[in-house]
Amino acid sequence: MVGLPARGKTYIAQKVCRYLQWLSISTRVFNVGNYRRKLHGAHQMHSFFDPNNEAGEIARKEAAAEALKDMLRWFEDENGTVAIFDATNSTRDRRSFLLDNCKKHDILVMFIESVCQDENLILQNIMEVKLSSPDYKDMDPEKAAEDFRARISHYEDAYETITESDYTYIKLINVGSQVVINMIQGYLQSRVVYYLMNLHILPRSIFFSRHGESIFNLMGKIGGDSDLSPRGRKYANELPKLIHKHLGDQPLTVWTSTMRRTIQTAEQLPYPKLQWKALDELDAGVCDGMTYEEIEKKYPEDYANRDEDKFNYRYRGGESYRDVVLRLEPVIMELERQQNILIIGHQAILRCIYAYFHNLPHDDLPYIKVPLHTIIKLTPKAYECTEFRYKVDIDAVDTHRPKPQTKSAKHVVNGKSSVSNPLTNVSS
Ligand SMILES: O=P(O)(O)OC[C@H]1O[C@@](CO)(OP(=O)(O)O)[C@@H](O)[C@@H]1O
Repeated sequence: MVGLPARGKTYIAQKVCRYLQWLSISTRVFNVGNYRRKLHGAHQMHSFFDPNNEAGEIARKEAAAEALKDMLRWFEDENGTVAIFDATNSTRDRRSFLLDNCKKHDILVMFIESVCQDENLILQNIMEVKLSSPDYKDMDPEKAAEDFRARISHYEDAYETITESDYTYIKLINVGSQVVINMIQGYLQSRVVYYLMNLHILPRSIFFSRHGESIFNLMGKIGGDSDLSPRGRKYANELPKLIHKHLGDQPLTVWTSTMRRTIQTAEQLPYPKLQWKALDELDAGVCDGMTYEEIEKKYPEDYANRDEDKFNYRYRGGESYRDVVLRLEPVIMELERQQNILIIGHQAILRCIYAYFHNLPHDDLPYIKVPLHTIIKLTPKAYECTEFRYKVDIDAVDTHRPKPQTKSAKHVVNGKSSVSNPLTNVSS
């Protein structure tokens, strides 16, 4: 990362990290600020960042060197693929130090610079993020803001925007309203560039709903392309009122799959609609149209394998959750570009998209609770997503199958053995 303080570098770093991890690319952020706090204490006032303060300069370089050492170790020992070095790296000197060290270890470097001239945005960032940082814990907010501005101005004194013509870089100016790219090479770098070009920070919400209960849901059958059950149709009729209640008169676009049950659920909604083939339910291959009991009887080995590693298990002639994540990548990219969206989807599909927004691990992803007849509203914030769930008072079957009990998941609470469910806290 490159840029003055309060330009959203950490926000960008974490978004890119989440996106790549979701795509199964091992990625980690190395935040030099954390190393500085660990080595030199949390409460450094602005004079520490003055380029004329020699001791401060040495201490900051030390923190960067320590973070770099850890980063190189991570590449080496843990087989890391993408490290995001989150610091200001705002001088040519610091950038060439990084580049030289990475080159020695055959690591390709892409600089991501965030330039922001919008004073209001910078101020908003200072108020929302910086004042709650450990640097300013227990400090009067006005004094803290003043100190932070002084810190920025020290950096401004030494700041050199990236112009090194032989470096690979992307420069995002005013949150992507202008983008400059230089020497981008290869698939991964272009994916990241494309992703960064699609980011925006306008307020918006993403609504998820599964289709109304289907005839197959009622029969306990998976897959297929059945119609809604009478209760499912009732849910579809209620949906316009409910969405309006939680969205008001704001614009909205509705995305469905190409399957009958999601299209029927969206029918009454008075918004523009788009059908995505990529949103079709996980393909259960030879098991399509069967109940879980039938699968267990006919394909006991497959059934056990799926329980063993549900994220990676691929149905014969069908898909795995891992496959689904990959086919949903364009949906995520488009979601990043859009404002209010309602996705009427399927159990497996919504789990994958939900996991992206909440940064949930792949092992937990296939067990996320996305019940029928429930609207989930996600509102992305700087470093998290807030979530509300609205359960609609129309009965439906429960299609969630809990994670099979394993020895390691068992623990003892108050002397009684219980099973930990890592997902109960995401289904409040
Ligand atoms: O991965 P699991 O937990 O089996 O959940 C996915 C299943 O959910 C179902 C319902 O059981 O989704 P849907 O309601 O959209 O039809 C199946 O079609 C699909 O195979």
